[in-house]
Amino acid sequence: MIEFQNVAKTFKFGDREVNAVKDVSLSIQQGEIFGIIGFSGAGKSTLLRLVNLLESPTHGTVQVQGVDINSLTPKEVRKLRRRIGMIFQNFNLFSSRTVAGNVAYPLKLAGVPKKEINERVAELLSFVGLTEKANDYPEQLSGGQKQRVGIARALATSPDILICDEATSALDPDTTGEILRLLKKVNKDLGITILLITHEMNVIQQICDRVAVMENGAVIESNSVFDIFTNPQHLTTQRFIQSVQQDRPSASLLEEWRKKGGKNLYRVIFKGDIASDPILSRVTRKFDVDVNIVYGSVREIQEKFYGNLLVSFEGHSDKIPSVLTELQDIVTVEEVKFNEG
Ligand SMILES: Nc1ncnc2c1ncn2[C@@H]1O[C@H](COP(=O)(O)OP(=O)(O)OP(=O)(O)O)[C@@H](O)[C@H]1O
Repeated sequence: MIEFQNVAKTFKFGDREVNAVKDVSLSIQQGEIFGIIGFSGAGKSTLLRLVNLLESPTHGTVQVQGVDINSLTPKEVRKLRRRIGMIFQNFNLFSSRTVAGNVAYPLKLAGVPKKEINERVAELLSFVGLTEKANDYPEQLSGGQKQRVGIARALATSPDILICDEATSALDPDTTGEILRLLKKVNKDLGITILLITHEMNVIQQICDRVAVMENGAVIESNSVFDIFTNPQHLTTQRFIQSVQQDRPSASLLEEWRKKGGKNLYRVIFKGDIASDPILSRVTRKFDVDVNIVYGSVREIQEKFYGNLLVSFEGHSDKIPSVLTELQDIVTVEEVKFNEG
């Protein structure tokens, strides 16, 4: 649906150059929610702006449904932009227009007859849950309501793609959750492909199917959200995951545990269906070994379980290797060194 092929974007000013996007190749499938995450300055906004032609690539191609968008005529560009809705961190609403007026705006631009506009606006406001606010002005709305207006306006021309530029970054956690649920509804009920950029891993975890991690203009890792969470390869990806996943104890807590004579500490990682099986108790009972859960979490990612537990085993020292061998056939088991946590 959206295909970046060896895309690079360099900004030149005077004798300075900034390589904002470097050799990015990504393929976003129809109907998915694809997230791009990275720290400030990673190149996310620039990559997004290449999709609706607010920027053009220095190298490479960007295709939307098989068409190289940089080969389009101005008329075709206008048509393409109607197929790509966009929402923003600061909402970008017209303060002088009512809620209904904001949502009607792209339809007016497209020359849609007034009666049709009114029907469509009513339908969109109902979809985003703002029917009662039709005649209010943006300044009368909360941040979450403003973003709902932004979403209704972006959907006005029935786009195939919705681009979200840090759409929840200005919102509190509860309102972020509401907006993310609405975006999920846009994707599921209307079949709209969503491409979003964020610096918040909880956004990726809550709604994305796949994710690309950007750093210094390049994509350093890209995978399904479940695989990224359960098997991150790059240090930056691991940092993002740790920002939402408190499954590692502090070094001081581990040290405390060691001082009290704690030993035989292992990290046990469960994925998918396995997380609901009583594997630990089954295997330890078989070898008459006790298991002590020291720390950990079990969470849901993309409707699958992912458990990450720190455990110690207590029992006859001859039996513990058998427990580990049997567990390793089913789940991932790693010995924990005391300085890593
Ligand atoms: N129009 C421009 N002219 C010059 N440099 C630019 C321009 N737009 C972006 N850059 C530079 O390109 C790099 C990537 O910026 P970009 O905004 O794409 O990153 P980002 O990941 O979206 O960061 P943020 O989350 O802070 O917006 C930065 O070094 C930025 O200063």
